[in-house]
Amino acid sequence: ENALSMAFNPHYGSENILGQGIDVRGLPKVARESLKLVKALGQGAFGEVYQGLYLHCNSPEEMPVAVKTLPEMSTGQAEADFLMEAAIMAKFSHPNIVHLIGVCFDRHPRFIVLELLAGGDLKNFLRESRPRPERATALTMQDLLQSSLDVCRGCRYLEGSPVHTQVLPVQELLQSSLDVCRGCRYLEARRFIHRDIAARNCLLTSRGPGRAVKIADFGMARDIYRADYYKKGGKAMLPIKWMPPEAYIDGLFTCKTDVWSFGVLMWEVFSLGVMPYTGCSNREVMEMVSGGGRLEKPFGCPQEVYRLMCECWNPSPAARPSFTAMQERLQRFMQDPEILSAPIPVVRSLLPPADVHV
Ligand SMILES: C[C@@H](Oc1cc(-c2cccc(S(C)(=O)=O)c2)cnc1N)c1cc(F)ccc1N1NC=CN1
Repeated sequence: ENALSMAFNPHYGSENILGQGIDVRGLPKVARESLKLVKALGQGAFGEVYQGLYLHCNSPEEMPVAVKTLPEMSTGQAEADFLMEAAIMAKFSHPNIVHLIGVCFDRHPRFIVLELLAGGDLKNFLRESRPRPERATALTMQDLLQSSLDVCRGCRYLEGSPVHTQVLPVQELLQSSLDVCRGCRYLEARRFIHRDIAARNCLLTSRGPGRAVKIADFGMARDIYRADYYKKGGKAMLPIKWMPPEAYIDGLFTCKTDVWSFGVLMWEVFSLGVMPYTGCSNREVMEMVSGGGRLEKPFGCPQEVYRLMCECWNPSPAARPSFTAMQERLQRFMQDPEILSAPIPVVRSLLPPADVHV
């Protein structure tokens, strides 16, 4: 990123400064007339999300895409949020992070065009893949480990990617090479914190065996940058069940915040999409977790896998494993016959959600 193009933004909190004055000109453009909206996929944070087709100028066939729309009557704030989310996604390039194809901001309604991940979101996939009495689950322990590994790889990339630089005002940087060296001292590459790693924010390329999982929603990181999640109603809007105590008590967010959330995502995966702390309110979860309470081992989850989740929930952030370390352990689990052969149990209380028509 051309550091000079990013003005320092003396924004509250330091982890997610992307530098104000995000240069929209830098975002890839999609010609509106080459987009066709096919069907609604559901309600996003702003407006409807559609499945669509994008006829790219230099390719014969149409590309399936997901299109996030911003309603015409949106406030300037919503517009800025929408833009910021696109700017965040545009910075990343990784097989386990959703790809931003481009934006249509020439007029209303505004569009963000993303690659279409035809398997839908991870939470629904897990719930709909639960074993039925007449059909053992199509999922194997390897599938659950692979899904966890995919998200872990995406998180490791985010953890390692410097997404913001603090820059000195231009005149200082241009003053002299010496000053530039001094300025460089301020070019501090920090790490990107997602803040909302959860199965609902991950999508699958397909439902079949070759599926891959990608992190596909950056709404929380965007809100923190815009600092409007406070305005949006504090704790009520926060994913408390995925957050460590130091985050919801002290507002302390580091990469180890995402490690805690990743542990909860693994719990979601190995419990096949159960809501964590079922039946508990956010307030009860905060009290229980701060007091040392933790999610129990999902039925049928191998002990070693549960141990890894628990390490993510260490009360001391520094003691939690890094995504690099977790990737290596998950890869080893995938080579362990003992773990791979563990069956995915049919848990009667876990039968597919009633709304899934057989
Ligand atoms: C913005 C939206 O992005 C997408 C949704 C689906 C997608 C979502 C659901 C179902 C299908 S499908 C199986 O009908 O193709 C595809 C596929 N690809 C996307 N890039 C999204 C990203 C997430 F990280 C989580 C949920 C959603 N949404 N938004 C509205 C519904 N889900």
